[in-house]
Amino acid sequence: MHTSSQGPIVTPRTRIHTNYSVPSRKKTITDMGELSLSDAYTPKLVDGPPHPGKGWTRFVCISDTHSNIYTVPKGDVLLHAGDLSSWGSKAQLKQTVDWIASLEGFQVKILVGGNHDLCLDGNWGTSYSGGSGTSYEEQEHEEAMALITSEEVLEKGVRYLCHEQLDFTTKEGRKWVIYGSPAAPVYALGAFQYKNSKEAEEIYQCIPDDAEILLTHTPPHNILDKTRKGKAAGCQVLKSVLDSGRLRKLRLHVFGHIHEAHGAEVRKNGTAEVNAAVAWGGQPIIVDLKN
Ligand SMILES: Nc1nc2c(ncn2[C@@H]2O[C@H](COP(=O)(O)O)[C@@H](O)[C@H]2O)c(=O)[nH]1
Ligand SMILES: [Mn+2]
Ligand SMILES: [Mn+2]
Repeated sequence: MHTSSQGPIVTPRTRIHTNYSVPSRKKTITDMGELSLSDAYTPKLVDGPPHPGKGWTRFVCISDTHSNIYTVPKGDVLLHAGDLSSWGSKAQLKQTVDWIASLEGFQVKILVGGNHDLCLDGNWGTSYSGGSGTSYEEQEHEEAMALITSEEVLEKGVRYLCHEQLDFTTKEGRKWVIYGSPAAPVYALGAFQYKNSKEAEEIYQCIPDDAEILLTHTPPHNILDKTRKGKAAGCQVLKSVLDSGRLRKLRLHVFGHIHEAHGAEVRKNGTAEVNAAVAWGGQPIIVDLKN
């Protein structure tokens, strides 16, 4: 396994930058109107370490932005592993979607939800309120779906995945197969959570055998999933799927959720595992994959 606390992780087909000299300041844009930094600061796109050039695709990975906006490095593909909003209202989601849509230069920007993104989970109102979701929640869900899949947002390259596959082709003609899921093991109340292994198996068996990139909200068990108290909070079923050898083409797995476990490592089989949570000070993680 290759890990790094300082410089890039380098293997023949993968280069990962977790620490690089770019400011990673955020601007809080919650609907409370609070600004954690000066109003004059405008989050922007910045140059990261040099792009490896032709024949490589640069993925910029973020997660757990929770209705804040961040400075991010330029790249070919943006991946966001969920917890888009602070607490799941459509207004909070819109702030994040507008920000992601505004980021120029990415050929595609792929998002999944997370346990905070209540308005994206059509079952949330019914799952946790005795089987009778309120009409308010149903309306929020419909409006949130309309927002995140609108023509305007699609035109800006935003693609929202909810237990689904997307095949996309870069300008260089490299087709990548990605699968995205917002799910995570149950912990307190939240969206897209499963209660047991059976539910988890039903979810993760849908990952296609030929997936090259996997975007999940939860980490796999024992990989970049340690809480501050030292608990390995990642999903055991997801880890079993990764260990099974079924996903033999998998090059990159991006997740977040456990904010304190930000970082990256490359497994013996070559798969890059990336916890891209930026909520508690982690930088966006840059992953360059040879085509
Ligand atoms: N022991 C566990 N801690 C968890 C789990 N899921 C989340 N967390 C902790 O909460 C924060 C924030 O997560 P969020 O989803 O509310 O943004 C995370 O960094 C952990 O410290 C869990 O399953 N077990
Ligand atoms: Mn989070
Ligand atoms: Mn989460």
